[in-house]
Amino acid sequence: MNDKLALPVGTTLDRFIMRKQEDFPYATGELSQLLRDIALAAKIVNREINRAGLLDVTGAYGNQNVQGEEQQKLDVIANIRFIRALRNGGEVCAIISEEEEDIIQTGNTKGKYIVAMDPLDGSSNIDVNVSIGTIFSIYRRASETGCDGTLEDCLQNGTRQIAAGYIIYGSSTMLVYTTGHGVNGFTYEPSLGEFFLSHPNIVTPRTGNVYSCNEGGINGFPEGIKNYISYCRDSGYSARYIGSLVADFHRNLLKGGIYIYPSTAKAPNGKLRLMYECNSLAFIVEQAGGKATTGTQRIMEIEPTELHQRCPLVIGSAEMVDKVEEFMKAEALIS
Ligand SMILES: O=P(O)(O)OC[C@H]1O[C@](O)(COP(=O)(O)O)[C@@H](O)[C@@H]1O
Ligand SMILES: [Mg+2]
Ligand SMILES: [Mg+2]
Repeated sequence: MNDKLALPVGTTLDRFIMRKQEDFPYATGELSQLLRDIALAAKIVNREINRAGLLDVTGAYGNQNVQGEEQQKLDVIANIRFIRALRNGGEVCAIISEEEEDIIQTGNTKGKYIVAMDPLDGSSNIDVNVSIGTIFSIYRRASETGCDGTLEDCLQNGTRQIAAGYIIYGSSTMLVYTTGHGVNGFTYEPSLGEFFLSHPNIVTPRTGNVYSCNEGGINGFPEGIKNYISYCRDSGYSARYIGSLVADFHRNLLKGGIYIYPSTAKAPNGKLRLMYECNSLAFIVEQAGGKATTGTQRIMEIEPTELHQRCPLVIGSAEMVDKVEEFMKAEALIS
């Protein structure tokens, strides 16, 4: 292994990013700066979340977002913090956010990057002190002429991500990201104000015995998914569902397992958003050796047509995702 990659635990995120930069001498450092901007916003949001019960930042904001979902105060705060950090950083020309209907123009027309983000994931868990997160994807600007915020610039499929990551605000706060060369995780040390490399080169187990799915909606699931869930039960697998995608995903990434949010009777295209939930985690899981599909199609190959498009998500250990696809194919043959 390249010596530079064998970094000791104790390496700060900044140092890690810098060393990676040294491996690409012709890179300009703009992506590195962008990752640092995200880490800065994460620290600020982490501080707000940690004091959530003490400050007036819990509860509903009194508004609905573009998805028709009730915004929580922390959804709004996280959205503002991340947008501000990305705008001030100067590397990003446009932002797609779950909390904003349209593309956000940062004013940095020369910025090379586009960020798609879910500023706060799992917001129904904020007020009950359960893990929540932030999810992001980074794309290179598509047009050569400078960003004018066109959909063409922003609607790129997941294979064109150049980096993706998430922050989990949990029993500790972690930032996990990939730039397409494996996955690394950093744990936040609040008294030092630094993220430290704690989970170098994350590889997800090939299989597992945990399935994460909101089974309350099972009557409206496709037959193939219903049959897979029966298979999980018959096999004695454990069911674990937090209701924060980031937290459910993170556990399965480290321990092995599968997360399923299929199409349902209520949500025929599934609930999760392609551009800033599914693609980001799909890139990470693939880089860690796992898989992400809709049950029939690789997530990262879906051509987006809308900023806030939804899709079914089956993600996790490769052998478990393969098994779901077998059940979906069997269903297709019958019907
Ligand atoms: O309550 P449900 O239908 O199981 O939905 C839970 C899912 O919805 C989400 O909360 C959607 O994310 P937001 O909180 O960002 O809207 C996921 O994090 C989670 O996995
Ligand atoms: Mg979300
Ligand atoms: Mg959200």
